[in-house]
Amino acid sequence: MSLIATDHLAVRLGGREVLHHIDLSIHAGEIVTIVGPNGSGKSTLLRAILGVVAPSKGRVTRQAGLRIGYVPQKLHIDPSMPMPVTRFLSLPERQTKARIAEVLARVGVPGVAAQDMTTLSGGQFQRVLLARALLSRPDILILDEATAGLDQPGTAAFYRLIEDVRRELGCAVLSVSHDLHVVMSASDRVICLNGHICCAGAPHVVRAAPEYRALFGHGTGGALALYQHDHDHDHEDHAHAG
Ligand SMILES: Nc1ncnc2c1ncn2[C@@H]1O[C@H](COP(=O)(O)OP(=O)(O)OP(=O)(O)O)[C@@H](O)[C@H]1O
Repeated sequence: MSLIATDHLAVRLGGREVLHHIDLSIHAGEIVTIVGPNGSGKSTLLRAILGVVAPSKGRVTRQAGLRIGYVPQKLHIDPSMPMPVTRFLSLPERQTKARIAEVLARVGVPGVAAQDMTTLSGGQFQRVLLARALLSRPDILILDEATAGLDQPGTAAFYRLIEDVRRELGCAVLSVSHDLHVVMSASDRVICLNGHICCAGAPHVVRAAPEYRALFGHGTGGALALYQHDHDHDHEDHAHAG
């Protein structure tokens, strides 16, 4: 039984069909990552799965009582309004101090409870968003480019944390990522999207698929080469690969 499934899902936005024929299912405990070029419909697919946009065709099925923890790419906090981390984590549902302390410690930022949201670093901010998503003890974590804006070590550390959390909670993880290197090492399954599902499967299968290569293998400054050797240095090229 899958946690979430889409059946012939299509979505129209602004008079255009931005997603069509999407059949996918996410099972308990697996890490699935959606990759695709800019404008390929990744965020729209997550929003359809979350129920924020309605399908124009097909449907999305969620397991009854499914608890979803959502980590957005960005969240605008009005800088003129005081918003301590503790209060942020108590919205919309009030949380005890102990529970807040526990979850902040879990995501590696135990000292920020009293700090204002607007004073957090990019990495701390994303960890607080993750903490909020974890408060509901989710069956599935859904992350939309949650590491955008983080540097390479920050991104790697964030995904290590996601893997630890997955192991502890046993939750599934569905994410959109532009960091192909991380995707390839950390996912059980990769879905390559371009309005429709071009190819999907285990990372090494997708990596070798002609559809994936057509999207990422040429003219992307050698993004593919990133996976074909071990390296301990950063590549600037991967930033253009999504
Ligand atoms: N509210 C909207 N109205 C009209 N068109 C939209 C709307 N939201 C998104 N689109 C269009 O739908 C397509 C898919 O957008 P989406 O944001 O899902 O892509 P994406 O793969 O997440 O892109 P990126 O990698 O740049 O974040 C794009 O062509 C976008 O312009």
